Amino acid sequence: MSGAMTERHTLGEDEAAPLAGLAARVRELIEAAVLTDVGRDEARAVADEIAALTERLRAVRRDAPPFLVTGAHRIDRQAGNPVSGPLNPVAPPVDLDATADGIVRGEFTLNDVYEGPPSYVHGGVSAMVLDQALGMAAAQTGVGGMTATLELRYRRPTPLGMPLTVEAKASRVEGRKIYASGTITGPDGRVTVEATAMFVTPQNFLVQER
Ligand SMILES: CCCCCCCC(=O)SCCNC(=O)CCNC(=O)[C@H](O)C(C)(C)COP(=O)(O)OP(=O)(O)OC[C@H]1O[C@@H](n2cnc3c(N)ncnc32)[C@H](O)[C@@H]1OP(=O)(O)O
Repeated sequence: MSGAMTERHTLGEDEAAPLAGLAARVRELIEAAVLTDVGRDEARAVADEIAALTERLRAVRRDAPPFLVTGAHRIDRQAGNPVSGPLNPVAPPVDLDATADGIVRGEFTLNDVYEGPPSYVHGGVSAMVLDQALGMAAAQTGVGGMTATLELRYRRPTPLGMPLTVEAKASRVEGRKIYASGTITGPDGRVTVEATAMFVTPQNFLVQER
């Protein structure tokens, strides 16, 4: 189990690249597992091989997911983040960037692994993507916060297998409260999901910043 106070290793680009490659292969594996029709014996045989591979990876294990170096092109440092983390096979991943005026934007495509209603994106997955994008937009104001409220309006179904855009921006800061809003847009340019959120900066974040 990873704890907030666990010391995190920061990966250099050379260290991160092969691990991101590993996550990309596992992402393919997850989709293959969801869609496969190989039959019972082959499924059991592959499961045994995967169990052996899992043990190889567990042989040397960190206490918590590592961080990445941030910079002009990386605004998030959590390598294992479930939305944007390149090392997390569960993450699509959504590659989020921020403009100088604080707009956080990312393009992504969700495959069948993220299906909710048949052929459309699961609403919880859209919420997760928006929570992350709005949270990062909130952090662009200076100090970030924890999601206190997140309100979604699902305007129309979000398609699987097509390029989507997420965009978010902080609208105002009131003391420790940061308000942000954002959207997911489909390939036709129409908004599928709208979100507003309020993030609260915990007191201990402010202490750490000093
Ligand atoms: C760059 C990184 C991007 C990350 C994106 C992803 C973010 C996440 O998913 S975070 C995980 C989900 N969120 C959580 O787990 C949060 C759990 N909650 C908490 O930790 C705390 O309740 C927290 C930090 C939100 C507020 O705690 P605390 O600092 O003690 O707040 P507190 O002092 O009681 O309240 C401060 C103000 O916020 C208000 N407030 C606090 N929580 C809420 C809430 N849930 N709803 C509405 N208002 C709230 C209070 O009413 C108070 O307002 P006022 O100053 O006007 O009286």
